[in-house]
Amino acid sequence: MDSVIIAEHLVKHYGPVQALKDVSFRVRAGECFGFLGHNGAGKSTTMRMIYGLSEVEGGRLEVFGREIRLTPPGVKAILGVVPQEDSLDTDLSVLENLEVHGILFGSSRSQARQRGKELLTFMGMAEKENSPVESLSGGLKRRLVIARALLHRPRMVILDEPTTGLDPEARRMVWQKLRELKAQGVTLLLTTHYMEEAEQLCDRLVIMHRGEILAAGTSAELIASYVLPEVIEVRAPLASIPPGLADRLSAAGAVSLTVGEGLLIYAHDAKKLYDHFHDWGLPQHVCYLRPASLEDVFLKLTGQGGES
Ligand SMILES: Nc1ncnc2c1ncn2[C@@H]1O[C@H](COP(=O)(O)OP(=O)(O)OP(=O)(O)O)[C@@H](O)[C@H]1O
Repeated sequence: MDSVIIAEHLVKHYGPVQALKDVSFRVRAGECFGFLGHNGAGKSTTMRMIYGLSEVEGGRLEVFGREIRLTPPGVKAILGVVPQEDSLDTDLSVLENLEVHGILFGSSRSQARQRGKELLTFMGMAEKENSPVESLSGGLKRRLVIARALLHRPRMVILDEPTTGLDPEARRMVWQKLRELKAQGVTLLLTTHYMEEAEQLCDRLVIMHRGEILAAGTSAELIASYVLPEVIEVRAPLASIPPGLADRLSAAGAVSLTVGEGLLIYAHDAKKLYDHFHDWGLPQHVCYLRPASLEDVFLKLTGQGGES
């Protein structure tokens, strides 16, 4: 399959801070490709390089067949960008925001108005066209910014944390629209620190941490490669866990991680281990056997839980 982005050994410093250390990945046409990582992982820096706000300091970056150091205008025209900050014009109405942006991209006022109306309908907010931007909820503002990024019919849309700060319902609405866009053949590139968002939307993803890519693949591939299929979650204060448990777990070849108010236990035969818990003094009602998730992979690789 065609790669629309080829990144090889990207490096970036901000003064003494190394924001990217040898970052390589490829994005295929028509897929949703995700960058999952905590704050400061280097996700936005990578996005900004792709859309031309940050110069490629070291390595090689090819976007739609053009090798670039600073994204040229020809490439920018086929990218739609949804930045982290909404940057909407609060003096204008919803439709006027789209009109002004469309005109900046070279459309006439009537073309921009018509395309703006089409996109408001697509985003499920046609009835808001005359509303002042300030009156919109966070979720509607996000949908307007996505509509704005689509005005010039880009082949790829880059979304930097598209649902951060939205409530679960607004987040699901944005996800639905992103799925519809992908179904239309638009390539999506997104950054997120929400595990569920990455699992729900991304065909393939990379886990970034402190400027490095720690793992890449589909969610299922990452789970199969990095963690065992089943996990035991113990939801109980550490003080209430029987003192001999750690030794018993390690004798059984299990690995346990302390997470908040509890433990995560990874073992080859988790079910068998779980059946022993009662005899070992751990009440079964605080123990849950569940399939491994992307969160477990993230935790194992970064040593820190993400948000779900
Ligand atoms: N303009 C800048 N000047 C100085 N340091 C920067 C700048 N932009 C990013 N950094 C640093 O580079 C590193 C990577 O930041 P980046 O914003 O790419 O991470 P991120 O994964 O997108 O995080 P976030 O989720 O907070 O946006 C961080 O240590 C950050 O503090």
